[in-house]
Amino acid sequence: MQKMLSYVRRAVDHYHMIDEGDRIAVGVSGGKDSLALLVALSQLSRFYPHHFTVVAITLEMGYDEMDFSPVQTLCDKLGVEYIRVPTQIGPIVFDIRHEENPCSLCAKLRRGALHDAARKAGCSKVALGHHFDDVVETYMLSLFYEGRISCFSPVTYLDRADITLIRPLLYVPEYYVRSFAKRHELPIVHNPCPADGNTKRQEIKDLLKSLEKTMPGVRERIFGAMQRYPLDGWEPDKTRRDYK
Ligand SMILES: Nc1ncnc2c1ncn2[C@@H]1O[C@H](COP(=O)(O)OP(=O)(O)OP(=O)(O)O)[C@@H](O)[C@H]1O
Repeated sequence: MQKMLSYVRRAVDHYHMIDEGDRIAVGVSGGKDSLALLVALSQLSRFYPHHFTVVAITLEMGYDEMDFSPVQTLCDKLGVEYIRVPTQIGPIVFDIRHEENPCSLCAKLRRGALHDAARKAGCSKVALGHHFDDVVETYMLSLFYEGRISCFSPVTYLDRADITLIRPLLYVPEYYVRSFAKRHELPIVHNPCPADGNTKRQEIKDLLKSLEKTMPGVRERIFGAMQRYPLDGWEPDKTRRDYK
């Protein structure tokens, strides 16, 4: 737990993610990343100098087989309020709209619904479970497939929704999230989504894995370049003691 908290605390400090009195909605999909984020933020709230509250929000996607009751049990254990919002996003995307690009419509609908639910719950911030590997892969995806140097930011203020998105796991490598989820027996909810997943992302994942064999540390250097360049929103607060 200490290592996870130190990764998260560094990211939170470097990018000023949390202010005194914040009420933060953690978007919990039931996957390993957002469950790990939920546990880490709720633990951090016990000793972080700025007082903040965590609320967990799950958008139920309209699949009956997804059982979130073990997540409710986890929230009870953590002392975190848990809000489940029933939606029909899954059936809308696959059965009604027959989308050519279902993942992009699904992500858009989820974003809108999550921001609405957070506002309704009195939260002005939404925490998402993007980790270190998501960052590097997203950066490479836009470079290789769109010819752009870009990535989502650690902190994004959305003025139309009046919500600030934060990504406290951005220093946590995926292998560590996986082992954390296993060690803490996080109640991962199987997602029956029929989409094949993002094949381009998988290609980039495979490419980075093979580059890592001949160029150890390549992911860290790519991530470091985003901070040193810096990409819009990626310059960390270098006055923090633990900045390296
Ligand atoms: N159904 C949902 N309800 C609430 N939050 C969600 C939902 N789906 C996604 N999110 C939030 O958006 C983030 C990014 O979504 P994405 O689908 O890329 O997740 P992921 O990388 O598979 O992560 P996870 O392992 O948490 O599912 C998630 O980490 C989570 O914080």
